Amino acid sequence: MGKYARRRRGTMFEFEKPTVGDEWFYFFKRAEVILQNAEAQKGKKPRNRPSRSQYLFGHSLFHNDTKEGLKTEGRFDEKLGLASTITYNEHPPCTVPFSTLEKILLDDLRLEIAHRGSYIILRAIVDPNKYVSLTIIAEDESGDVQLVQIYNQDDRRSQVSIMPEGQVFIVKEPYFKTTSSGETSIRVDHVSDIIFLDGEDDRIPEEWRPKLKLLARRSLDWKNDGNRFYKEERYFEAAKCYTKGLEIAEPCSASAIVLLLNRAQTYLELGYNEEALADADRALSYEPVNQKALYRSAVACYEDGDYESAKTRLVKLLKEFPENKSAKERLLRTFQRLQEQRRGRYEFLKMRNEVKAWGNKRGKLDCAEYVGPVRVGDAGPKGRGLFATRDVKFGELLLCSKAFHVCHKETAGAKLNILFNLKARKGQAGTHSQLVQELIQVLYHNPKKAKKFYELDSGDYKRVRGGIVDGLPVVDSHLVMRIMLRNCFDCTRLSSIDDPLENLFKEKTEVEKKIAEESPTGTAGGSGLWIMPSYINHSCWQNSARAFLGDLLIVRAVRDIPEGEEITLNYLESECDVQTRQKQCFSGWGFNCKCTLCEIEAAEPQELQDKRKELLEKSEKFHHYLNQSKEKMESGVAPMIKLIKGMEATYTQPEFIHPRVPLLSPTQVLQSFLVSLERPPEVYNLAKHALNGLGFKIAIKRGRAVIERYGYMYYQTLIPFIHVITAGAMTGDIGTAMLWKDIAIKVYEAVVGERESFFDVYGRALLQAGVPCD
Ligand SMILES: C[S@@+](CC[C@H](N)C(=O)[O-])C[C@H]1O[C@@H](n2cnc3c(N)ncnc32)[C@H](O)[C@@H]1O
Repeated sequence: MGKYARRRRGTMFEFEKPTVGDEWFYFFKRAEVILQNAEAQKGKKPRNRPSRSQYLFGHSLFHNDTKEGLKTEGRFDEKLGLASTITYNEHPPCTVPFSTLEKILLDDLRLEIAHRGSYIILRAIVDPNKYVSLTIIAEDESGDVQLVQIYNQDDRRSQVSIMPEGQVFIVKEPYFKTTSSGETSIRVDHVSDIIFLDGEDDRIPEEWRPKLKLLARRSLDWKNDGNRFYKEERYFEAAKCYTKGLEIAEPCSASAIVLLLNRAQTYLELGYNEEALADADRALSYEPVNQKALYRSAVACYEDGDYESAKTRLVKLLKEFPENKSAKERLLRTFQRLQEQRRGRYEFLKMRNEVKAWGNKRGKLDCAEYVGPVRVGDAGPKGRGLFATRDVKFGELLLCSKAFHVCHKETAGAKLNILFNLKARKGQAGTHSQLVQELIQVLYHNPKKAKKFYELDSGDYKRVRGGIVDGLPVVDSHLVMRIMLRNCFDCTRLSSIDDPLENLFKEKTEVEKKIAEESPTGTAGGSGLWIMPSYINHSCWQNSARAFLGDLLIVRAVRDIPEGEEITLNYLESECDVQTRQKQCFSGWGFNCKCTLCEIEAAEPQELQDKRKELLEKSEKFHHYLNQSKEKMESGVAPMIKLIKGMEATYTQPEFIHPRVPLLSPTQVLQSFLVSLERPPEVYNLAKHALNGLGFKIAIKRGRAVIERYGYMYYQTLIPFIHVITAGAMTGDIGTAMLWKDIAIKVYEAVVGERESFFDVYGRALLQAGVPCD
């Protein structure tokens, strides 16, 4: 695979130079050439449009045998394995009502433009194919046919239920384009640009209307159908039936109330909490003390994190219906959530076990969000940032944020994909395109919640005025993508796995092997979006650390932070040199980092930086060689020490001004060799030395180990602490080991987010070394 820059806050890669056999490079290159050539066709009619039978033949080939692996955007490619989504030109959604648009036909379409002021009405002539987009062949009223690619629909729905053969639909301001495989298509990116018409809609052309009139249906029939779908867990269909019933039910009638209540429950199942609340509240406006309506409205508030409103509604409900068990139980949970929200106290171990029990299912922790001593404020040229509202101590909880939305790669059905922006020539490997697709649905169905999302940074993207048009929220998919790219976090379900030392030597799973082979970065990660943490700006020498626990993102201080100081996180791989970091900051987020570490390193003489880099590369190669046998390891210790000393000599400033971050990896390698060779005194000294090198000053005072000066702290910093403890115990100095254990737990809590799992994670290693674990 070619040379790709990788970052910590996103499995991002850049499209640079290829190496031999770099299939992805040539795949993107081909698409780039096609799309660049297509731009020359802008405003023109396509030269050859395939005939109806050619379209149908192509569609059926793809339909019947996906393994043929057509190389087109969003389709499965057998050779490359992971599917790809390619973005090229960004066209904003339609923001005007349907009534102001004029009808056009397929023959009126011109390439590479969105047809502003127009709409097209089409009918599907096949069932859809689905990879990244839902793909169909559709005809217009004159009988012309065209490929249509529909993106960002709710993936929980079956494709055929969205667009069965015969479905009539309108595309507002259709965007007609050349695909990256050279065909032409109407590409519908924005969910608000498509209107699905049902049989009775008078916008359906006369000749497409059903010949037989359906028997008149009563609202009761729709309710019964809805209930049947609900039982079968076909919630989309159920909601549609209840909606139909409501259209004909007498307002305020008993049947309207039942339909509203049933639809509210269905929306709760789908996670459309705002719509559920609206329905339950409408039922309450008809019948103010309806038990089910009160309960469902409380659940909708609870699920949306509005625990105060949930409490008010549940209290009201219990006043009227004191025996309602579910309401009592929900009220107790609501009190717990309110405590979490106010105090930031969580049962972390229980939550961690819950996450482990999710297996490969999707999960969501039942807990509240905590915003600690921080506020969003003006960070000058960085835009907005997060600031401490009071003095904060090392390890203190700053945020415990619930995901706005997250796609874990551990979940069955997670879509690991390559999301590639050909204009920017960079991409992400992981669940990012799934995240965008699901975010779009969340925003579409929860417009109030969406406000917080839209306040996030979207770089230089030109936003259009959205709002509600034709009764539905306008969702600009490109804006969602931009916000996602700027603000998302690469994530796992747990920041620390049990027994990491044991797991270190575990074979890769089949999926991991496949990803390593098929992704341009060799990895593909989960990704998610958290609102408050998105306001934290970058610093290569951060003062906070973030950790993941299920759908929570926990941020703690990794040193004492005075009131008013900006909270920072490191978006990058910590060990990179200043040039690499600068390049990654700029290409990923469009800024030049001016943190103290960058300033110090940028001012260093180039020959010192080059020397350090050269020695570092040497030590990496040497490591692989030494790993081959115990003998090689033994003979390699002295040269490895020499290499590390050589790197140390390239630093001119004291450690607390210029921490030796890149030295931590080779030092840890050396430590692990010394552990294997059973030379604990050297491990002990080396680990302490590594901590000094990161700028830490640790003293034993009045029988306690105290951090007198905080050094550079991130997840890897934990390892030397563990080595000091285990090596100390192995040399018989249990007392010192115990003192360091206390401090290691604090460090663990700061970087992993909680302390409760420390013994699950390091217990075995500590016990083996003879450290008592209580
Ligand atoms: C995740 S957002 C952080 C919040 C953002 N500052 C805001 O106003 O919403 C990332 C964006 O913040 C800005 N940013 C973050 N760290 C920065 C830094 N160290 N220097 C300059 N800009 C920074 C960049 O514009 C970057 O694309």
